[in-house]
Amino acid sequence: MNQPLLDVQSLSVTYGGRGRRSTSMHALADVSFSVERGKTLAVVGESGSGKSTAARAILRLVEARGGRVLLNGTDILSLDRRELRRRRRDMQIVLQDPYSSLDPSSTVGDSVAEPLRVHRRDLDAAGRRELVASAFERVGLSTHHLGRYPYEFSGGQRQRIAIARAIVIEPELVILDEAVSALDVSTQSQVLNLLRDLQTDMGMTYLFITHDLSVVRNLADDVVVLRSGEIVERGETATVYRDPQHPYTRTLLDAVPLPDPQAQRRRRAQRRRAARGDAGDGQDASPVALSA
Ligand SMILES: Nc1ncnc2c1ncn2[C@@H]1O[C@H](COP(=O)(O)OP(=O)(O)OP(=O)(O)O)[C@@H](O)[C@H]1O
Repeated sequence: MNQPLLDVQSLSVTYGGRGRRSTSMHALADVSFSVERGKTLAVVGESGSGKSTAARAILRLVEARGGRVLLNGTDILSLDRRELRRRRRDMQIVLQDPYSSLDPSSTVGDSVAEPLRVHRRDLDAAGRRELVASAFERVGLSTHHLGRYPYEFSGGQRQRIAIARAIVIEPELVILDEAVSALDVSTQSQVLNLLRDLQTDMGMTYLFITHDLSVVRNLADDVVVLRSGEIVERGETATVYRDPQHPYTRTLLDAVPLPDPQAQRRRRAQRRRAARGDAGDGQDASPVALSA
């Protein structure tokens, strides 16, 4: 088997607990998962389940209490500051709110050029301009807009700009932390299509963090389900959708609204039959349509 690009082993993170009176909180407990190059792993769970903590620990934005984070075989958690700065280039993150990554007082062209200024010191201004323009085109935006400011764009366009900023240095791994959660359904599907195209064209590897199982159905190869900092279920996306094993996963799936109430009823009946181990008449063996 190929070595995974990202291999997270027994990752644990505890918040607090330093002072004599403060209590500690285990945000992640012994969490392990891996992603192969060019694939997408979805990490799903409700708010507070530890998804963002996992992302922050992988990027070393919070300190892990234990575990290993192997990127291409190198343990990110054991790197010294200098090595870490160098390896940060290989891991980029796109957040739910692009305002957090786009400086409102900088033009979007300057914001997208920022990672190049930090990590590609070999480039001159013309070289940077060329790569920024190409990243802009890749995400479907006109290069005429490079001199504009974030407030001049819609939410979907801002998210495209944040994606351009993440991919401009061609990282090995892109972490998408609720990256489409703030968008309306049709913009969401456009951005998901864009992510899929970028993966096909550039061989991108994604760690896709979301509370909403419906958005990863057609994008993720595999899913891990986090609850209170622990993995309760994992598997190929289609299998988890068709036949979730853990009651928590079933609850998450049932929370995904279906446009058609009849389909919603059929889905509940299907889950009840699956829970009883009843294969039914075979008509329900196919995955239910969870996304619009
Ligand atoms: N800096 C922090 N200090 C203390 N506790 C924290 C901190 N950050 C997160 N937590 C706690 O850790 C747990 C996991 O939080 P985390 O943000 O990772 O969850 P999440 O699944 O990403 O949820 P959300 O989508 O709402 O951000 C929660 O109980 C949260 O309150």
